[in-house]
Amino acid sequence: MVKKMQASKLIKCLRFKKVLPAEYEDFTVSLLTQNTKEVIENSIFVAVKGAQFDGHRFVKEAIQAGAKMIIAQERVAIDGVPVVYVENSKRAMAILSSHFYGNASQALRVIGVTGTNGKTTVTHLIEAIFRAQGEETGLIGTMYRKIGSEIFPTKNTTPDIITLQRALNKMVERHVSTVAMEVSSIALIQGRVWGVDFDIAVFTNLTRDHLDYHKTMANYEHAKSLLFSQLGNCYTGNGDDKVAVLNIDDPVGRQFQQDTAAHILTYGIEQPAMIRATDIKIHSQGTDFKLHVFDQVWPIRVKMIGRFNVYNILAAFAAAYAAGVKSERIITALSEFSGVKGRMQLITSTTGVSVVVDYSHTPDGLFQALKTLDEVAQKRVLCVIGCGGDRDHGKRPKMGEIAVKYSDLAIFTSDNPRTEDPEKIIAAMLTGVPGKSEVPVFVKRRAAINYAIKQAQPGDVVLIAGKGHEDYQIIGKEKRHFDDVEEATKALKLKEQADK
Ligand SMILES: CC(=O)N[C@H]1[C@@H](OP(=O)(O)OP(=O)(O)OC[C@H]2O[C@@H](n3ccc(=O)[nH]c3=O)[C@H](O)[C@@H]2O)O[C@H](CO)[C@@H](O)[C@@H]1O[C@H](C)C(=O)N[C@@H](C)C(=O)N[C@H](CCC(=O)O)C(=O)O
Ligand SMILES: Nc1ncnc2c1ncn2[C@@H]1O[C@H](COP(=O)(O)OP(=O)(O)OP(=O)(O)O)[C@@H](O)[C@H]1O
Ligand SMILES: N[C@H](CCC[C@H](N)C(=O)O)C(=O)O
Ligand SMILES: [Mg+2]
Repeated sequence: MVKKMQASKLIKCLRFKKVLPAEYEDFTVSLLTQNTKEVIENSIFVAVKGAQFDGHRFVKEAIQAGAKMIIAQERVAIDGVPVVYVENSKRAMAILSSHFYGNASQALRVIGVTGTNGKTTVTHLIEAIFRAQGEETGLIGTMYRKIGSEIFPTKNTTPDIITLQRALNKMVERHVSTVAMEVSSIALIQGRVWGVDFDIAVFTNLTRDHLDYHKTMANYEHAKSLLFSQLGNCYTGNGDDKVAVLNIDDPVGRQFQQDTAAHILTYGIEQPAMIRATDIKIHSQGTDFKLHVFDQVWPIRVKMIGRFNVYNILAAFAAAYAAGVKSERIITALSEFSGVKGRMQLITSTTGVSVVVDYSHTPDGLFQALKTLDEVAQKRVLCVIGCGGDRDHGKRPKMGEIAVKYSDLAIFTSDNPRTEDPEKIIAAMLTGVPGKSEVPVFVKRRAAINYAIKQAQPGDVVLIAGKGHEDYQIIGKEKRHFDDVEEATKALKLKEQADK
């Protein structure tokens, strides 16, 4: 619950500010928002400079809608409503919303997960472990926000500061004790998690993505490092100090050991990590391996396939271990976990052809998915792949190359073209492919899926990559219903009928 608070009392948390006019009529704050569309009577509107719009230009609109106070970092020409001038309105928003929503993160065990790939998977694994301990859990990530089993839609993987603080506040209200949260590099650099008191921070891996935004891998790595450098810097000695969980097979994970003052729990397969997997055996129904936790060893069988998923399991194990859950209990929960929607999701059929829908939309994700399927497929691996528009252009030739190199037949198509010309995106993918004229191309994703499934023979696996759980396709500015699982199921049914 949000406590009723007087505006004058709330803004006390901002240390360096100038309020103009200094004298104003106080009021009980009904809402704190950065979006004019949300403003109600007695709101405080925070003017934020965004990539597309400048909130300072919407101040008059906010006042008309009922805002009684404005927080701004630049001069705004208005009368009658006090303006609180600050150095940076996003930072002010983080400080204000943390106070307004009761510093909710301090009452929760917040586990943040960052890295290029595996965040959604690891957060779901962590959620499953804590639920199995009988705890009420919260989850914040790409697919949705969740409180217990209740699902809320989301726009971003890591929400904006106010949405996030509101969500954490609601979680406290609903008696959540542990929150598993994806923390994107873009959110870290934009300060969306300022004020969130993480208890455990997990690093999965760093490979190419989002260079449209970060421009260089060094900037991208720096953004990720913030989760670890911002992790608490004092030691209570009560067994609840902050912990950084790091994949030390990745050189970036090794680097992050220098960036944090927190306790460190390492995991990996190749390096002598504290939590380690050996003797990995991948089969069509799952993966077996030996789990080493310091000097103890357990054989473990999970239902998820792939060496990359062993990393995800190790990351989730380490996070729960850091929180004090007993190893045996974590292992039981992990063994029962059946996977995340749209991540290596298997669709079988009586034709002998299997389809796997996977959210691999980065070069490394695609490589991992194809390598895994190559190990379990009885015969060929076919791959339907496209690349997203208005996203990192440099991924395109690399993903084209990987698709052709590591599958028996790659079919190029569209992902979410957004405002770009889908044919140009495919042409960019083809520049990474030697002998590109041999690659079948279908601009329409449905046609590509149908073609792949028609071409497939018993024993073959068709990987439909890139869109995973998404139930839409964004073409131009329009979001149309499109679901890879639905499309594959229909195409498999047609194949079954044709076989009769
Ligand atoms: C490029 C980018 O990151 N944009 C994010 C950013 O928006 P922005 O800076 O463009 O904001 P803006 O639209 O210019 O608006 C500026 C201000 O004016 C206000 N405004 C605007 C219009 C109006 O009529 N009234 C009004 O008050 C807005 O509320 C805002 O406060 O801040 C918004 C609020 O935090 C985000 O929702 C938005 O994410 C957009 C939708 C997006 O697509 N972001 C992607 C790139 C992203 O963040 N991805 C990551 C990683 C995904 C992953 O790897 O899983 C993520 O965490 O989602
Ligand atoms: N540990 C991993 N290493 C490499 N690839 C992975 C790993 N885990 C998952 N993947 C691949 O990346 C895809 C996306 O996985 P997941 O959704 O868990 O990652 P994410 O980090 O949340 O991605 P996003 O940034 O898009 O939200 C999977 O479908 C799989 O192909
Ligand atoms: N979080 C990622 C998801 C990409 C998914 C893919 N289907 C695409 O649209 O490019 C992004 O927004 O860049
Ligand atoms: Mg995700």
